[in-house]
Order: sequence, then structure tokens, then C-alpha cells
Amino acid sequence: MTPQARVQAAIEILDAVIAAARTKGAPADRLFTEWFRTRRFAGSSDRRAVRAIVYDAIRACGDIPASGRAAVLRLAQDDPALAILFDGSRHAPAPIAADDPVAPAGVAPVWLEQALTASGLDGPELRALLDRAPLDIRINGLKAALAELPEPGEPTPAPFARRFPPGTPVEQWQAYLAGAIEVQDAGSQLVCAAVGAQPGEAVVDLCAGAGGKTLALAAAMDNRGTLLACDADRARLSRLPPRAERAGVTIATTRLLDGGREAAALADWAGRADAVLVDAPCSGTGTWRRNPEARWRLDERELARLTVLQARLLDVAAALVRPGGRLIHVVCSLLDAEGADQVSGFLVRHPGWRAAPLALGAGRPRGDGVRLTPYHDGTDGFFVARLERL
Ligand SMILES: C[S@@+](CC[C@H](N)C(=O)[O-])C[C@H]1O[C@@H](n2cnc3c(N)ncnc32)[C@H](O)[C@@H]1O
Repeated sequence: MTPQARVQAAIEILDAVIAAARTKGAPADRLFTEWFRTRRFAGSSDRRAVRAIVYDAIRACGDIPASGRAAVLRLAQDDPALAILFDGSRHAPAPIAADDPVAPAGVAPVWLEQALTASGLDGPELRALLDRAPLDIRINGLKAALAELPEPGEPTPAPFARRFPPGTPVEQWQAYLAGAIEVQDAGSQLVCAAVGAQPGEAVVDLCAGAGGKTLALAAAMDNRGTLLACDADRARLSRLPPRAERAGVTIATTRLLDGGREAAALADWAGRADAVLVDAPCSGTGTWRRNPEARWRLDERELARLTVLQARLLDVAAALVRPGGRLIHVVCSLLDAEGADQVSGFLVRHPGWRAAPLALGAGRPRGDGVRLTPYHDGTDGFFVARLERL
């Protein structure tokens, strides 16, 4: 592809990303892959170049741009080498007109940027939400002897994490194939450590998804005890057993929950768990480094729906914890509404509980919990709090 054709491809993909953001359709990564699936003439260097333009444009525009062209023109305003490629030649975008709309720059839609600022994030912290994420792995303590890595990687605040540049092909490494390493952000590993899961304990991972944190909990438990992984999404939860097998985890069982009827499905666990992890469904404001277009999809109504669901899941989780046990609330979001405010609301609803201090070796206090941010900690953004039943 010519450099001009790459720009035109990026514009077309961005048009699809914008349409999907408006209708809550497919994520950008999938649309990118689909566009290239039908264009076999494009090589890997074309893909890399187009991908860079697409994601730079998504990162540059705070709110949904009017069009893919307006989004790329936002980049072209500060990049003459890009602007010159709008030359109207074959497969190229049309030349730039004086009245061509240019998407405004920004970190996020105005309401969301205001909510993040009100949640205590300043300018550099906000901008760092859109940095490119490194690639972190977790060394699986259950198979540590097989974790021979071709490159040592950088240490991070999470003891079992090693950091590599984005795109490092770790999934082709022998250690990965042997289940001795997992791809997992260091922040994700730190919030698992906040559970303090011990060998022999009874632990529930209430929103386990495909089990990223379940596997880390099993390793912390040295594969001894009971670990129940639940989720309301059948497809996600079904990915857990094969991952557990590869990782050598035998203590995890899965239970599919019906949204709204979780308590009944978990009646046999009432008051039994030493610890319950609620890695709650959330807005994902802490993960924009990986899917920056997610900020175009969120609106105030969706945020309100999520905060109601989070409070309900915390109440479901509380009923499972034994006296003296603990509940860990985690969101990969930096909005207080989903983090600190959820915890204060929980403590009002549940007088027999208290917030316990957390020493993660990273992060900063926020309300009754700790917040990890890309800017200060180099991890995805998380809020985590540890609540203890008296
Ligand atoms: C942040 S994700 C969990 C990620 C997962 N713990 C991991 O480490 O990969 C939140 C999960 O909550 C699940 N969820 C949504 N509603 C739920 C409900 N009512 N009960 C249990 N899980 C629910 C979603 O399907 C999603 O997998």
C-alpha cells in the first residue's frame, strides 16, 4: 500500500470504529482485523502503519469525532508529513479543504473528564490514561520451575510480574505454552495480592470472567483449598477451565450465575468464605491504554447502571463472607463513583464491617482504599479496598 492508501484505510477503519462506538457495536480491534481480512494485498508493515494512525487518532480525540477523516485531520494538524498525504491521488484521501472539519483534541468526553478530575486526577495523570500499555506477565508460582524466559524483562512492583515492550511474542514462548507464565497487567496482580489468599482457604471470585485473577489466587493458595469462580457470562467463564488446566490449577470450580439471582445460586456458600473478590463490572476508565475508544462508548446512564450493579454485587458478596473474613472490592476504574464512593456506601449499608488498611507496595490512598494509576504506578488504573467482617 502507498502511504496515501494507508491513510485512507485508517480513515475507513475509524469510520467503522465511530459508528460502532455510537451503537455500542464491535470494539476497534475487531473492526481493524475485519477490515484487513478482506484486503489480502496488505502486508504486515501496512497493518502496523495503519494501526498506528488509527490508534493515534483515537487517542487524540476526547469525544466521538464526526468522521474518520476529521479524526485523522486532528493528527495532521500537528504532523505536516501526514497532512501532505491528503493529495487526492489514486487511493489517497481528498486534499484538505479550508473548511474541512477537524475533531477537537481531548482526553475524554467533557462530562467524563470532569468526573475524573473530580475524582482527584490531575492533567498528567489524565493524559497518562491514554499511554501505550507495556506487556506484563505473571510468573505462575505453581510452575515456576518451567518459567525460563528468553528475555529477563523488567521488574515491577508486583513480585511475580515481569515487564516487556508491547508486542513481545510471549504467547509463543515455551514458558507460556507450558503454563508457567500468564499475560497479566502488574496492577491486576497487585489487586489479587490484596485478597491475601492463603493455602487451604475457601475463596470466591465472584466476577471471575475468563479467570485471569482466579489463576493468580490459585497460585497464591499454592493450589490448596477451595476456589469458586463465578460469572454471569457463560462464554467468558467457559474459557476458565482450559486456562486452569494449562496453569496446573486444580482447586478452581466454576459456577455460572443468573444476573439478579446470584444470592440464591450461592446459598450453599452463605457465611462460609474466608475471602470474596468482587472484581466488579465497571466503566474501565483505568484500561484506556488498551482500548482507548472505550471512552467514546461510556455515557452517564451506563455509568449509573454499573454503579447500581456494583453495589448489589457487593451486597451479594458480603453474605458469603464468614465472620472475620474479608471482601475485596476491585474496579479497573479511577472514578470515585465506582471505587471510594462504593466502599463508603457499603460501610453505611453494612455496619458490621470495617475497611482494613492495605499495603500493596504501590498505589496511593483514595477514600478507604488504594488507587493504582498508569502515571504513578505504570500499571492499568485500579481502585481496590479490603473490607473485613467484624
Ligand atoms: C472486570 S470483569 C472481570 C475480569 C476478571 N476477574 C479477570 O481478572 O479477567 C467483570 C466481570 O463481571 C461479570 N459480571 C457482570 N454481571 C455479573 C453478575 N451479576 N454476577 C457475576 N458476574 C457478573 C462480567 O461478565 C465480567 O466478566
